Amino acid sequence: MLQVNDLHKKFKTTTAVNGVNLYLDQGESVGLLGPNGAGKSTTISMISTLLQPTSGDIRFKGGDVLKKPDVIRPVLGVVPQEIALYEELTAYENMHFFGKTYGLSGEKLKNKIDEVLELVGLTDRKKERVKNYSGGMKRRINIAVSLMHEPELLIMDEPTVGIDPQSRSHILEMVRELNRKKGMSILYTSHYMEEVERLCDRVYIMDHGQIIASGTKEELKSILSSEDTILIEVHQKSEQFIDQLNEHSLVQQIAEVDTGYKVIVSKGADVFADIFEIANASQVKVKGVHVQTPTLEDVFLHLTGRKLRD
Ligand SMILES: Nc1ncnc2c1ncn2[C@@H]1O[C@H](COP(=O)(O)OP(=O)(O)OP(=O)(O)O)[C@@H](O)[C@H]1O
Repeated sequence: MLQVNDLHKKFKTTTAVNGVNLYLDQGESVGLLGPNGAGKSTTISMISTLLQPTSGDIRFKGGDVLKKPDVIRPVLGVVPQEIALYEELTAYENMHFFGKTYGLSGEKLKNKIDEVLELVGLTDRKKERVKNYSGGMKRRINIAVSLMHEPELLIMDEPTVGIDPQSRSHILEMVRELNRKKGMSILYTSHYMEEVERLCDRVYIMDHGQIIASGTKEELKSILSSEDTILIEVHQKSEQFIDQLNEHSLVQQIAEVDTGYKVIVSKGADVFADIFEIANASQVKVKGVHVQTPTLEDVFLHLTGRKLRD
């Protein structure tokens, strides 16, 4: 359905996208995962025909998107990171306005508004002005607007950033339903690995303008098949503890997490006794040590030595 080949975008001194290749088949839900500044928004702006690439090729169903943007525009829905709504209008009025710009009118427009409002769970709040909505509700209406013309491909740019957990969960559920029940193809960018794990069949991991890994979640996690991830929970953190752990020959990566540290070690490495010994020496009280199933976050840590949200 979508094929992106060797895509580049240079802004004066910054190379935001540096040779991206990716594809998306009909009906797939694909994640584009990477930290802030990785180049995700720039990539999807080019796919959405909002930004001209420096070089590269984008095909949609075989058609040349860069030469003929209309091969993708009518069937594309884009949910931008920034809310793009009229604050003074009600949700219903916003949807009416955007529906009209998509060429809908009369009964068809009314029915579509009702259907989409139901989908985003805001039917009973449709008469309120958007300026009185919570951040999460605004985002839901922002998504609703992008669904008015029944797009075949929906591109979402970090749709859950900065919203309350309930709205977030609602949005994730909705995206899943659009994909699984309605067969909509979805390209979902996020720096929350747990969202991508939950929603996407396949994942591209992006960093510094490049795709550094791609595959199904299982394939990506198998990158770590020769490693274990250990969570060390501590009462208080200590630089000395990290420094000494870092020097341990079997420790490959360390990242700080809320409750302590995440450490990647060679598979089956017997480091437990050493962890407690180093903790003792650095006067760190250990609450617990757990071996964990690897997550996509761990894959990212392994590949880059950094956490996704650094
Ligand atoms: N219009 C622009 N002019 C100059 N530099 C830009 C422009 N847009 C993006 N960049 C730079 O390109 C790089 C990639 O940015 P981009 O927004 O694509 O990343 P991202 O992965 O989407 O991150 P975020 O989650 O923060 O949006 C960054 O270094 C950014 O500062």
